[in-house]
Amino acid sequence: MTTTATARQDTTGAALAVQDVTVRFAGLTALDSVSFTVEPGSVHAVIGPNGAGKSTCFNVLSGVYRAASGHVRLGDTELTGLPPHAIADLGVARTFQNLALPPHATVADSLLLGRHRLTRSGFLATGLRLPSAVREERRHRERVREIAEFIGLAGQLGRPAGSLPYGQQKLVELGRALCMEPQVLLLDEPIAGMTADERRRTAAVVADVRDSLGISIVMVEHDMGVVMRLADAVTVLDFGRRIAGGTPAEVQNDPAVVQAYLGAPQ
Ligand SMILES: Nc1ncnc2c1ncn2[C@@H]1O[C@H](COP(=O)(O)OP(=O)(O)OP(=O)(O)O)[C@@H](O)[C@H]1O
Repeated sequence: MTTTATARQDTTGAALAVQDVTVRFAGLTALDSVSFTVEPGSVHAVIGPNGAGKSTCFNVLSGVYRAASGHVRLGDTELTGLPPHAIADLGVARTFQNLALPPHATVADSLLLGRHRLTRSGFLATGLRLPSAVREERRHRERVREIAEFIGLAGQLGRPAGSLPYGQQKLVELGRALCMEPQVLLLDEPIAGMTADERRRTAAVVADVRDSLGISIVMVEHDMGVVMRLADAVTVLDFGRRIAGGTPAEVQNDPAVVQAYLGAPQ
C-alpha cells in the first residue's frame, strides 16, 4: 500500500460531537440521550448487543434518521437534522453494510462516483467536453488512481467492480467514500462477511486511513477482535443507552459491558 494520497490535505480535523441524541420509533426509544465525541484522527467504535441502537446511531450521524432531540456537530458545524447529501458535503462520508455498488461499472467509475460532489463543471460543459471540464475530469481520474493505489486496487481499475471478490468490493466502497475527501468516515460493519485474509487487509486499510490521511473513523462492528485492535476509543450501547465508553481495554473490563453481552448479572 502506498501513501500517495497523503498529499491531499493538511487536516487538523474537527471533533465529531454527539450530544444527548434521542431517537424514537413509534413508542420505542432506540437511542436514549446518547453522547460521545469522536476525536480528530481516531478510530471510534460503536458496539453493543443486537438491537442496542448501533445502526440507529449510524443513521443519525449520516442524516438518514432525524433525532427527536440532541445535537450532532462536526467542529462548529451543526449537522443535526441535515439531509444525507448535505452531511456528505460537509465532510462526513459513509459506507453501507450491504454492498451498494453499481454492478457493471468499472472500479474507476465506481470510485469516480465519489468525486461527484467535488465536480465543478456543469452538465453542459461536461457534455460539450469543454477544455475546463476535460481538465477537471483528468484531475479527478488522477485522484481516483491515487486512492485506488492507497486501497491496493490500482491494478483493478478497469475491471467491473461487481466481478471482484467480496472483500475487494467492500474496499471499493471504502475507496468511493475516500474519494469524497471526507474529514470523517462512517463504516458500517466494514469487515462483516469477509474471509480472514480480507479482514486483515481491510483492517490494515482502515488503520492506514487514520494514520496516513488523518481521517476520523466511526465504525459499527461486531468483530470484537478487530474492534479491540483497531479502535482508539469505544462507545458501548445497550437498549439505546450508552452504558460505557473508553479505550478498548477499559470497556472490555467494564462489568456493565460484560453483563450486557452475557445478558445476566455477573
Ligand atoms: N426504522 C425503524 N423502525 C422501527 N424500529 C426500529 C427501526 N430501526 C431500528 N428500530 C428498533 O430500534 C432498536 C435499535 O435498533 P438498531 O438496528 O439501531 O440496533 P443495532 O444495535 O444496530 O442492532 P444489530 O446489531 O442487530 O444490527 C431495535 O429495537 C430496533 O428494532
